[in-house]
Amino acid sequence: MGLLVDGVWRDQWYDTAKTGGRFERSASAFRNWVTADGRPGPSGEGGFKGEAGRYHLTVSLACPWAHRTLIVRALKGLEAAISVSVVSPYMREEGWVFQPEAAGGVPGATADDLFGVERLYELYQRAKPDYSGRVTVPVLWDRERNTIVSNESAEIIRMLNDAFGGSGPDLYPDDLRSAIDAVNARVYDRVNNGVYKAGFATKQEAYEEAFLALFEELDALEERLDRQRYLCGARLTEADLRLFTTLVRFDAVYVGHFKCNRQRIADYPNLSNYLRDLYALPGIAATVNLDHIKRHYYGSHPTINPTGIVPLGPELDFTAGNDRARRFGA
Ligand SMILES: N[C@@H](CCC(=O)N[C@@H](CS)C(=O)NCC(=O)O)C(=O)O
Repeated sequence: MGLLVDGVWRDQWYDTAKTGGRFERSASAFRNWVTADGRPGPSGEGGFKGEAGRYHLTVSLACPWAHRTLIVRALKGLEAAISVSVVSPYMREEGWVFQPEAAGGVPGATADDLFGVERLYELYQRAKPDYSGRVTVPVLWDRERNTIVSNESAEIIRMLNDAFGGSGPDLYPDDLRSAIDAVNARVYDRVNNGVYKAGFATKQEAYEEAFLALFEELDALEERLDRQRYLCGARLTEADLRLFTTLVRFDAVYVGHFKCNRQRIADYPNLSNYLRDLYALPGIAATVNLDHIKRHYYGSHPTINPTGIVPLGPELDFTAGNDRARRFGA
């Protein structure tokens, strides 16, 4: 784990000393937008038109942020339009690296399809030789301009929803935008990032603060999902997919590795049924790789799990059926 400083890789763990033991996620650096006609989006520059075959996603199957982009790509039927490379689940001294199965890597990991580089930071160096900052997944790359369009998953999923003429549901419809934004803000801070704040805390107080907010929010979500099928009503939206990627990892890694152990998702009737409902959406199950997920967390954070031992359990069956359509209608 590390970062680039003026284009040079430095192996360095998160520094929580300056923030009272609290983990603070840095803002993503590449913020251009692919749009249907190539006009600029809400930030960055224009010139990135949505075209099949032009863009490439680099993801980790372990990463909940990258996972969002794979899900939206699948739901919008964009598999043929946007290619994908998958990094090794282990993120260690060199950060994310490419190690396909044929080269001794974990099944499901691929080579870099763009240039055959071995480390993700090499893509960042190609995009910006003097880049300083974290080297994160997902990365949306433009083959035409040879650069990173965006490394912010919340924005990449909006691009995939809007700019490529994909099929499938509109995941950010006009009439639900304020409801979606409100849910996203709470879920991001207290759940998606909340588990990281609990897990990466280096002071008891910081951990407890994150833990309490996380379970307060999960309790509220449990109640909300007692009244409606999806977070913003009867329609599936991006808010659901953003929550899904944390829920699907929760019992396998966040309960143990990140000490989010007041209860499991399996102990919440509505959240667990909802999780299985989303898992059953066409194309979603294929984006979930618990092997990469467990290897990544347990095998990449030596300050939390110095032995790197990956637990064998728990047994999870996301295909066990759910009551959501029966209760709320299809
Ligand atoms: N805000 C970013 C966050 C992405 C992110 O932090 N990804 C993690 C993997 S789960 C990563 O690559 N971390 C490497 C690092 O922080 O050095 C997004 O949503 O795209």
